[in-house]
Amino acid sequence: MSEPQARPKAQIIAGKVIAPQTIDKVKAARETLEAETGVKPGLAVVIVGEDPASQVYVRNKGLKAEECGFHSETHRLPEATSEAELLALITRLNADPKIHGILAQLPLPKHISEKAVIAAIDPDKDVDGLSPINVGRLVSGLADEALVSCTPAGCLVMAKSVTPDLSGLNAVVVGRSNIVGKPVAHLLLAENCTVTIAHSRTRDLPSVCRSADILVAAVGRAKMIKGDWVKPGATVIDVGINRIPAPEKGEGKTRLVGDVDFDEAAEVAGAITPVPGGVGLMTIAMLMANTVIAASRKAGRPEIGAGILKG
Ligand SMILES: NC(=O)C1=CN([C@@H]2O[C@H](COP(=O)(O)OP(=O)(O)OC[C@H]3O[C@@H](n4cnc5c(N)ncnc54)[C@H](OP(=O)(O)O)[C@@H]3O)[C@@H](O)[C@H]2O)C=CC1
Ligand SMILES: Nc1nc(=O)c2c([nH]1)NC[C@@H]1CN(c3ccc(C(=O)N[C@@H](CCC(=O)O)C(=O)O)cc3)C=[N+]21
Ligand SMILES: [Mg+2]
Repeated sequence: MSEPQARPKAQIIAGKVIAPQTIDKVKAARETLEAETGVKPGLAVVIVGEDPASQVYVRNKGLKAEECGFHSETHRLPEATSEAELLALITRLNADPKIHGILAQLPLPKHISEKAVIAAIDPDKDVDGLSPINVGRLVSGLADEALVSCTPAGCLVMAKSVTPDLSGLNAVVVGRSNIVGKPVAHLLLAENCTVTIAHSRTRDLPSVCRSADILVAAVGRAKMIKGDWVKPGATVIDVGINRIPAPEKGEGKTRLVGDVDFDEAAEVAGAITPVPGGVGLMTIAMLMANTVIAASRKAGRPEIGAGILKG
């Protein structure tokens, strides 16, 4: 017999369990929308270049869209694509009535301005929630019109699965990117958390993290957040996706880890998301949700999509 595994104290917030619940609601909303309006949600994912991680994510998004019964298009463009060519594709997709959601996979090649591409996407098709209009809607509380960035929205679903009422809790977000850190901080603020945004210039990050009832890590540094940075009983949401060498799996092999030292943090936290199997799975589910939401609004039946995010 093998040694009994020490079981972590924290509850594991499993993307494998929560994401399918969202996907089931997406499928039901898609059926209602199609039955009542004849509209089939359509998602277009655009990828430029050959980055292998991006290729995997984009393939997964396309497969999930098909599983949800959407019209799904993946536009794979060569690395040498010019900004003007990419903008022309976005303009076509903006005008295409089959398409309700457009996602330009980031990062884009250096010679293309991400800001220009994101700003070119019709805000009502911007299922990534990154366009200036959607960021403005998020910040000013226009939830009924906004499309909210998928990873942050997924983080909130995961945190609320443990603590449905986040009101008054101290939330610390480590990272201030436009795609994760800033929008997740705004979502937490909208839930009445007291929010701190930490970043590379933050002094004494461990003690800032220790003040958090809800700790969101979106840094991009493998296992940076240690067990003794975590307040006992806190909810830890680990957004990081970092590939590190895994010689134990064989020469040249790698594995995924988060920004949190999971083994340490799981001894202290009340609840924690794993990597893989955590926020990443929720991100894809929220992308599908945003696509039905966008299609429902376009069809004049916003309540069909809105139901996905309510209980
Ligand atoms: N699971 C999912 O669905 C997704 C996962 N990710 C993953 O999440 C992670 C973050 O992504 P993203 O937000 O795009 O990353 P960015 O690189 O855009 O931002 C990283 C942030 O972390 C901060 N930071 C860097 N080093 C430190 C440090 N030593 N101490 C404190 N803060 C630091 C930076 O601060 P400063 O601003 O001062 O430079 C910056 O604000 C990555 O691992 C990425 O792969 C991203 C998107 C989706
Ligand atoms: N415009 C844009 N929107 C994004 O939302 C976006 C992006 N660009 N660029 C890259 C990041 C990263 N991202 C992930 C999505 C899913 C997983 C995911 O499914 N992860 C699984 C499996 C990971 C694996 O095995 O490789 C897991 O964590 O279990 C991870 C990361 C979305 N991003
Ligand atoms: Mg980035």
